[in-house]
Amino acid sequence: MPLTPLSAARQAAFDAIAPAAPERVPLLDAQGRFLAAPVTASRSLPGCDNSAMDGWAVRAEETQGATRDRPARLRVTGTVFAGGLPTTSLQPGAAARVFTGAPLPPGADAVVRQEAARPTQDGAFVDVFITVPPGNDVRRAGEEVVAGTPLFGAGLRVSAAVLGVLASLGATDVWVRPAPRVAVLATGDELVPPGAPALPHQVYESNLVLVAALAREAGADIRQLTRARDDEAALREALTRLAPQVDVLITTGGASVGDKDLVKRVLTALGARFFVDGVALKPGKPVAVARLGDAAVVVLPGNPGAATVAFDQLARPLLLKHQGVLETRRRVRAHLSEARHKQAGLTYLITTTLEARDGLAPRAVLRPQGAGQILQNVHGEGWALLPPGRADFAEGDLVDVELFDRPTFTSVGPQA
Ligand SMILES: Nc1nc2c(c(=O)[nH]1)N[C@H]1C(S)=C(S)[C@@H](COP(=O)(O)OP(=O)(O)OC[C@H]3O[C@@H](n4cnc5c(N)ncnc54)[C@H](O)[C@@H]3O)O[C@H]1N2
Ligand code: MOO
Repeated sequence: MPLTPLSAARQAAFDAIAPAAPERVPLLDAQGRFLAAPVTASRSLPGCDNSAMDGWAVRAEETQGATRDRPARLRVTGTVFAGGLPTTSLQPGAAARVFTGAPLPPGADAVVRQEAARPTQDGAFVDVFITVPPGNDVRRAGEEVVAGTPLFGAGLRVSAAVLGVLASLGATDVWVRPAPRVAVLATGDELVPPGAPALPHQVYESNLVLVAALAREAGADIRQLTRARDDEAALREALTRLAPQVDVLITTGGASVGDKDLVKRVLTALGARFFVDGVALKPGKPVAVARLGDAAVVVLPGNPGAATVAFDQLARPLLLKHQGVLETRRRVRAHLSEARHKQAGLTYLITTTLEARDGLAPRAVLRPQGAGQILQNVHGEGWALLPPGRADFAEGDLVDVELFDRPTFTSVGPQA
């Protein structure tokens, strides 16, 4: 099968799964998930004019000219606490004791903080020491949100900030898409489980943790982490057992052309339908996307660096599609920190950090990178994209850098 160009492979992976049906869940269970329906403000915030300070509700004009030496003396006619209701409106010449969050009595249009006033000893009057303008220390009804305003679109990732707003509107639950159920299967005879002793020629199995963590960053609910030997019967058993339990099954290793690279062969024998098999991408070339029964299957190469890139470019969009969103990463143009030679037919993704420069495009500082290496990703800020159709890049050449942080998500599929 010829290698699929990266953009076509991404589209094919995206098409290999449909958004899951929305579900309504309690607010805290929605954290990190994606809204499956738009949210409109069901009430105004604040719901009524209220005091921003502990102090005195007044008519602003009656404080005109007030100073510490020449205070404005007002008659005290009531107290309002947060959550209480004023029993009377404020008459001319009067002030009401108010606390932070208390509704303003009708007739009052400003608040004087208690530090700027002093009640008389009998409490019948209060002396105001400052001149305040109308609206002083008042939070206006609807100043943050007016009831009926569209607030959030479908596809927004539910953060702590989003949850706070939903709770402040009185919501207890919200429409989101379920987290995809994911199993990860690491294959390879040479792998030693972490915790056991390993000789220098042996390799600790690290892809289960790596891929499970990457999948969780993409919203997955990890159900199974399993290892299997490079053996047809063992692979057949693991694949047929895991696939029916999950929405997405991710394998690592055994994806290439070696004598023991059996994963694709076994999947084919089990009747899997392939959407992608081999991508013009480095690292990550052997990656494949298939369906086995109702599960999407992503076959990642065993090299951890290659698995990271292949996951990022194909498994991540697929997991996000299940959650009803398409991710768009920000891109910047940057000057390469060093020359690179590459295979002309492939897209190279190189972990990079960015150095800002006054008045110039930033410098993309390329990290040393091999398909088996992953240390470079710890501080990586994005991928320098070296596009196909070209083999040589010089120091200083301008390339696109796909940034990891602050992506945007747009809703795909029917909403709740
Ligand atoms: N003749 C060719 N050889 C290879 C080709 C090719 O086109 N022709 N492709 C190469 C590419 S590209 C990659 S990437 C690797 C990936 O191959 P596999 O997916 O079959 O991976 P393995 O052979 O099983 O392992 C590769 C490497 O990664 C280590 N590994 C595997 N699993 C884990 C794990 N769970 N934790 C940590 N490390 C793991 C493994 O020990 C090997 O060192 O194939 C090239 N070969
Ligand atoms: O392209 Mo492989 O995935 O790098 O070594």
